[in-house]
Amino acid sequence: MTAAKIPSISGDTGLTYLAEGAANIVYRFEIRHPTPPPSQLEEYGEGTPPPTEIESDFDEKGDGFDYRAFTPFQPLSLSHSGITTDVTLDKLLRLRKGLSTTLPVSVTQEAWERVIAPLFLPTEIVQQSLVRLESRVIHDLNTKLQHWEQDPADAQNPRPSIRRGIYLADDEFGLLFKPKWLIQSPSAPKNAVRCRQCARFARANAELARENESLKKVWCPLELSMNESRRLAQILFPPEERDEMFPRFQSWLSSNTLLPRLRQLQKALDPIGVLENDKNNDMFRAAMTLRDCSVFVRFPATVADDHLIEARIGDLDLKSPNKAQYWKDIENSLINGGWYTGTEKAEDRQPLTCQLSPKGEDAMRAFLLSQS
Ligand SMILES: O=P(O)(O)O[C@@H]1[C@@H](OP(=O)(O)O)[C@H](OP(=O)(O)O)[C@H](O)[C@H](OP(=O)(O)O)[C@H]1OP(=O)(O)O
Ligand SMILES: Nc1ncnc2c1ncn2[C@@H]1O[C@H](COP(=O)(O)OP(=O)(O)OP(=O)(O)O)[C@@H](O)[C@H]1O
Repeated sequence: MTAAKIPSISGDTGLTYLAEGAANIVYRFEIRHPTPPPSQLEEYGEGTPPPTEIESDFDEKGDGFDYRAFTPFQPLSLSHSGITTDVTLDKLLRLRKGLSTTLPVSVTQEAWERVIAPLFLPTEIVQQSLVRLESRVIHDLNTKLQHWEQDPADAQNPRPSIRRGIYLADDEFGLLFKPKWLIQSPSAPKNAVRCRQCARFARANAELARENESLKKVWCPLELSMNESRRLAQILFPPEERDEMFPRFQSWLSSNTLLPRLRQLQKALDPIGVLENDKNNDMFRAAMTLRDCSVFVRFPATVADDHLIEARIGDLDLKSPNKAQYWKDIENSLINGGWYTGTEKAEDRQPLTCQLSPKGEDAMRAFLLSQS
């Protein structure tokens, strides 16, 4: 997109913190009529830094504007509030954090358009484009974040969880989850009894157990390939919604084409694995992006309209090459710590609940764990 076509957001545009992940903070435009509350969030994931500073991607031409990716799934029914801006307000604003593992948005947007978007139909992914921000927008938002950190009681919104968000208008139900690694890591041991994500869960839970903290609820991404949604659904839906939403989610899962496409791409784009692959290979980094993307599912108000369910993939910024060492370190620790093979140290032992785990062995493990 040329600079002339990039819409701009002026300094007096009202922006409200909605949610954040490890690399980005998402804002919505302020509107007159209240929208549903933002994500009910439990805690940051281990890789998510606090909302300290947003990076300023100053335009080299020095025209006083920042260039920003401008996302979204259009999850909110926004009515126009007369804000001074020339962007459509049924969008969200996604700003990157100032981390060595994030790239300038002009770079990620170019990579998104060149590498990621051509892999999907336009209706399969959250559309995003650049906007220009007056430079004081970032300054003002960083000041607000600093105040929030200093005085959390001032916070209007709870802190984010990246697993589930209520982000739809009242009459619809929205779901957000990360499908993670839908097939086994190519560099996992051949005798693995856990997939990459289950190995990651097991390692994380062993650490939490050592610190006497509550464990993460686990589910296996390979279950999605088998159209088995129960464990994931239990995490995603609160108890009062389960009776209605389980069958609807299951039905969507059995018929959707998005996850099979994601799985196929994860496989095709990285047949080698993180230990050997070249960090400068765009396809490899696209595979890593697709192993950490989010899926948004928008359910209509009633089951009768479920043929209108909309599902899109978002968070598709091409990963930075600076993450390559992290990927190798994690993979080596999963291999060497016995997390893939279920041979972790006895004191760290975790249940074997992966689709790759031998049936029956989990019950034996549970028994042994209860005796230890
Ligand atoms: O390594 P993983 O699989 O744990 O994934 C990381 C995510 O952890 P998760 O297991 O989804 O909670 C992690 O998410 P959280 O910090 O846990 O919210 C990030 O998404 C991280 O990517 P980046 O640093 O933002 O580029 C993710 O890193 P990569 O996808 O680059 O590996
Ligand atoms: N299109 C959207 N509609 C609704 N909510 C959204 C949308 N995009 C992002 N969010 C919310 O903002 C949060 C952070 O966004 P995003 O996943 O893009 O950040 P990230 O830093 O790239 O994440 P990660 O931790 O996976 O790297 C999401 O978990 C979700 O709650």
